[in-house]
Amino acid sequence: MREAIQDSLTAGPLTISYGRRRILDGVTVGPLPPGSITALLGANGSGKSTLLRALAGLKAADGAISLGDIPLGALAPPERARYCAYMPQTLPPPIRMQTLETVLVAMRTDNRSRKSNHIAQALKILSDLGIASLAHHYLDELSGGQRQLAGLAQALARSPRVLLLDEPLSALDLRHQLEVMDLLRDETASRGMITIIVLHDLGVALRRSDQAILLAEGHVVSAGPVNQVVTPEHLRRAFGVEARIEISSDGRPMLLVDGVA
Ligand SMILES: Nc1ncnc2c1ncn2[C@@H]1O[C@H](COP(=O)(O)OP(=O)(O)OP(=O)(O)O)[C@@H](O)[C@H]1O
Repeated sequence: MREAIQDSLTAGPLTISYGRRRILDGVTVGPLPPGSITALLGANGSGKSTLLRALAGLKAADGAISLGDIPLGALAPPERARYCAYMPQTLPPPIRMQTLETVLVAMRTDNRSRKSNHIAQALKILSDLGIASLAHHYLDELSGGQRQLAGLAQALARSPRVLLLDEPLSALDLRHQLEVMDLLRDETASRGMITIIVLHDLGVALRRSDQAILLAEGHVVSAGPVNQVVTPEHLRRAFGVEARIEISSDGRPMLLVDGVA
């Protein structure tokens, strides 16, 4: 446990602006321990993507960002990319490159094993995501959801310690959403990753993440274990909706939204 805390991700207080406009003000993150999934929640424009990009080193932030005793915020982008993999909200561009090739390119950043091992590992990731049959298809021939899965494969292929995903389920059908969340749970636990996912589906967040950070207007409304963050009072403040948490017949929490507050 001591090791887990030492290797945790912590950030803040962070202040992040676009030009003169302050987007996030005094936001703190963590400590988020290895092996945990954190849902980053909030209404449109609340600052989720901005915070995720800052953690990835793609947006300047005032304030410290550390992984254990590694000062991530002070690392140059190529070095930081060894620790953090980031998948943006936009789908991977439909380039004329085979899916397997794009995963191999993603792997090369820090993988020292032999090329045949690379290929086996890349195929395993594609297979885990249910898209092994697309290995030799070109990205510009894939559907939107298939491209999103390919993007996820590229992020996992980097073997990051911190996995930052911006709405990774947005183009996926119901079954793929569940499969991807289950896979992320397994991979996060087995690799000891720190996974942060921007999610709009609060029900998925409630059932599949360990912790949550709820943002509103550039501030943290609540952060901690997901069942203490996703509460009627917090949802009223952050989203302006009336909601209830009920326990479903399988004994797990279920979110019901009754309407606008
Ligand atoms: N490149 C930019 N330049 C200026 N302002 C920006 C830029 N990107 C985002 N913003 C502003 O920052 C605020 C937060 O945006 P952000 O994309 O972080 O929100 P979000 O919570 O991810 O929203 P959504 O759920 O709609 O994706 C918004 O008011 C947005 O207009």
